[in-house]
Amino acid sequence: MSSATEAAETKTMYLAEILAHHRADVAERKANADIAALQRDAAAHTPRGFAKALRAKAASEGIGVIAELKKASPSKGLIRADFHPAALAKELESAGAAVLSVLTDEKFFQGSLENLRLASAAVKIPCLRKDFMVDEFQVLEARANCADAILLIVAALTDAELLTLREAARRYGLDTLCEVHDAEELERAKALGCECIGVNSRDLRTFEVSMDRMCELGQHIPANVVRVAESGIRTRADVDRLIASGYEAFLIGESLMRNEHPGEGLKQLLASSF
Ligand SMILES: O=C(O)c1ccccc1NCC(=O)[C@H](O)[C@H](O)COP(=O)(O)O
Repeated sequence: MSSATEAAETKTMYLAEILAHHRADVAERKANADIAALQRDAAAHTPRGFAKALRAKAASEGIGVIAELKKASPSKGLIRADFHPAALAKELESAGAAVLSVLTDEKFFQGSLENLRLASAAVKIPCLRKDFMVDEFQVLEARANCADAILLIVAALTDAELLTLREAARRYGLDTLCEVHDAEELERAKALGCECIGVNSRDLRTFEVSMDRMCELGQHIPANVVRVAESGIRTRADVDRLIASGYEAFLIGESLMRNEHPGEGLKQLLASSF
């Protein structure tokens, strides 16, 4: 076997490895959880309409940015050492983010539910719990830690699991961002009735990023959902190309987090190139 093939196969194992970890981790947290306390915390947070805020910003300003608080990733390792969730959240809100995405995966992204709570409490704009959702229990956790929306990754879930999680999100008053990577996954997402559909240019099985693929798929997302382009977006030229392909919202993590002043980076992206 060539070393290139070996490298590809190693990366292909990542999504399966991440999911196996989450299934075991969630089962353990759930077995030890104080459900009544989580339900009390969940009741104390009033969800802030993630899709509505994103759509409104896109309608009024042409683009809606989901600014992601991302300390590290499996593909890039440590991205930002100087990572203070509340300060970053405030800076990105002031710079014009429509909503925030906060990674809560601890093992692979160095995120946490505490980061979500801190970021959400610091801002008025809605926050997405960005994680590998595999169990309804995580939806309760999300709301209890002040999330306004959750991510559902089609590649990670069966149709029955997707439906169960989407129903749980509705019960808890949370919006859903349904993430796809190819035409078949997009058809499955359309059937689900989520408020937002995101095309991830990053193949979670191989980590390859393809802007061309994202542009092609964008034209097939119905306009009655918020159309989100995800991953690998760095410049205003990237954003303009994606707008021409039908997108109105943009999930941006690494390029903002690598900027010493993420708010300045976001302002530059939001400034029209015309
Ligand atoms: O970012 C990764 O390496 C990664 C690996 C495996 C699964 C998911 C991964 N990323 C999650 C995301 O979807 C991105 O954080 C998000 O779209 C922002 O992307 P970017 O602007 O490229 O940081």
